[in-house]
Amino acid sequence: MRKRWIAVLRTPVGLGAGVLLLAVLLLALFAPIIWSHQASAIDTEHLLEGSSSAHWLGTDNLGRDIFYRVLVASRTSILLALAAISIAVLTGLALGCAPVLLGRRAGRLTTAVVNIAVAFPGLLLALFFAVIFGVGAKGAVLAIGFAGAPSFARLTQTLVAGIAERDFVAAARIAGVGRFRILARHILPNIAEPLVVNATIGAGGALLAFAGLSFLGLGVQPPAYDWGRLMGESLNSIYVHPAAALAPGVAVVVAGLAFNLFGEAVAKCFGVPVLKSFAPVVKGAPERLPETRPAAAVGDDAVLVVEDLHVSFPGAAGPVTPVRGISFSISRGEIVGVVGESGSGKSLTALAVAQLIEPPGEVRAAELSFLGAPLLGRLAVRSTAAARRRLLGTSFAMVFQDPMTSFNPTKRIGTQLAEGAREHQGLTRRSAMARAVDRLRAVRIPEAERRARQYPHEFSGGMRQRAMIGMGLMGTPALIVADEPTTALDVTVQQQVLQLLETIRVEDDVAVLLISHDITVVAQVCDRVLVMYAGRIVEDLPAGELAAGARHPYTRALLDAVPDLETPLDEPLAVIPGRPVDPSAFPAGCAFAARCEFAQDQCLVEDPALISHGPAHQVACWHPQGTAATGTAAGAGAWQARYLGGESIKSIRTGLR
Ligand SMILES: Nc1ncnc2c1ncn2[C@@H]1O[C@H](COP(=O)(O)OP(=O)(O)OP(=O)(O)O)[C@@H](O)[C@H]1O
Repeated sequence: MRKRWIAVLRTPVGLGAGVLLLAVLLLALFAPIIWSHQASAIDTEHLLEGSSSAHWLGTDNLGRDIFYRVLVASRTSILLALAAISIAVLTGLALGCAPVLLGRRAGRLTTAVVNIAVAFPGLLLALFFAVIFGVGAKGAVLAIGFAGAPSFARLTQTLVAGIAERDFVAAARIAGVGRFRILARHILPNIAEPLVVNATIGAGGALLAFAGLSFLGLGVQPPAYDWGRLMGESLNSIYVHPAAALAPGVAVVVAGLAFNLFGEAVAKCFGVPVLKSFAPVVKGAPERLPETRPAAAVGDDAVLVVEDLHVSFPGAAGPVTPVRGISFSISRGEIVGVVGESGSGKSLTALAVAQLIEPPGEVRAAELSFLGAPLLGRLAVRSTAAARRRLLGTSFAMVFQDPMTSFNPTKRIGTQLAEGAREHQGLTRRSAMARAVDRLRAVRIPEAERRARQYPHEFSGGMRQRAMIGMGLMGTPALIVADEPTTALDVTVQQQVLQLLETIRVEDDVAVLLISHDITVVAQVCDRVLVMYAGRIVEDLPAGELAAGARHPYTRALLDAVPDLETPLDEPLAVIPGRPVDPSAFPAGCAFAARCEFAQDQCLVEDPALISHGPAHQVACWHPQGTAATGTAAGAGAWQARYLGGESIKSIRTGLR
């Protein structure tokens, strides 16, 4: 942080504006103390005089020295501008954070109000409020403050939306941390910097606006005076006595520039974001019939039961449904892998299970229950909602893909681990911290006590990922959902994280839902594999059967596309031809048909259901491979041979991710 401030002062603009701003603030502080007597001394013998050695900028209609009055007016002008900008920032902050605090409907209403208010020119709003709050300094401060609030509200909304999507906020929500606490501890510290910088820039604008209102007679009233008031008083004699009117104007410009330029220089060096419009909504797609399948074998030890899960988002041409009716269950101590190309709906499935799909996204399911408790549906009783939060906070853990964004960068690792335990287990700060250290030890973080006091950036990627798993172990988790937990890690660290998950599963009988685009990772550590394509499960089989027993052409294509040490280096790598389907335009029939070698007419018109093809093995395909009718699994290797000679060959990484 210190380094960045030094960097600001190293730039010519930053240094110049910094010095200027300091001078303006010192002037505001000391000028009334030193020169108020000279500024208010009436001299009837020298009324409305021009510049002279005694009065550098001349005198006003009571013979008072204009130069001293301009100096003394600095305090009122700057204090009132700072008061106005404070009101603007605080009101904007309250409005901008409303969507996080008030929930969907009230949040939308606030956003609509802010959007309408932003559309009005600031000056018009200021004049409107000035009339409402009345003539005088207080009214003008309120008017300028409220007129500036919409743009700060919009800025806050944008910043909050950016932070609220980060993994560490999701982690806090999964840990059951309340909305106010998430806002205070995780969101506000991360948006404070851009807000302060923008407030500094805004102070320049407020100064100008205040001078304008005082000039019009709506701001500071006599005998008090600020720069705007001095300009107004000198206006009548501007042709005979221009310095008296210009001097307060120049003061406004110089002080405004000092705030603006300094804010800009800081913004540039700190990389503070500028206002962006919200991302456009994805194109819509027609709603499709839900896929049905026999419910997964649900035993008494089922930790998670998902039945006919849909996730949809509003689109321009109707709702888009990237997850279309998937069903599965996970038992205690079971590791279930989910594989599929990018966009197949793996992450959305995990997010839906973790209750992290935000409106306007919508989650529907015939059943979505965790440890027997339903996760969907409105809860009328407050205590039931709290119980659900507590259940998720203590028994559910999520590990995200990017260990860099999984933790709040402004908080120590130990504090972040302890947060959920204090909230749900009622632990004191000290015992929550002791448990955090113990959990860090459990996930093999060396020198756990010292490490708990460190910030996320002081951890390596692998350590952060293990600490994230440690956070899940603060309670007594029954399920860990790991969304591509090793994608951002190198192979050695990847192995350590997978081993850790396996150890936790064995020792604590924890179920794991492991999402990965890497079918080899899944085959290595999972008991069962769900293969997803275009928002559906197309094959559900024991991991041990993957290599020889996979029947869906898509699963086989994924397997064939994995290079091994025997893959000829002088030949192009195998890829799955074509592209994954756009969720806004799922075709009729089997979604994989266009890329499938075995597709026939029926595949193009009828969508196959996921049906049993042996014990614990289900396939959604009209022509599953490895049966008598379609040839053996080895026959699918011919498919690879065919495409190895194909034209549009891409790397396996781009094909699968
Ligand atoms: N908030 C959203 N609004 C609209 N569409 C979305 C949203 N989030 C995801 N999608 C779409 O849903 C589809 C599935 O996304 P998802 O993130 O689940 O894919 P994935 O299989 O996890 O892929 P990856 O491996 O790249 O993470 C994608 O086409 C994606 O564009």
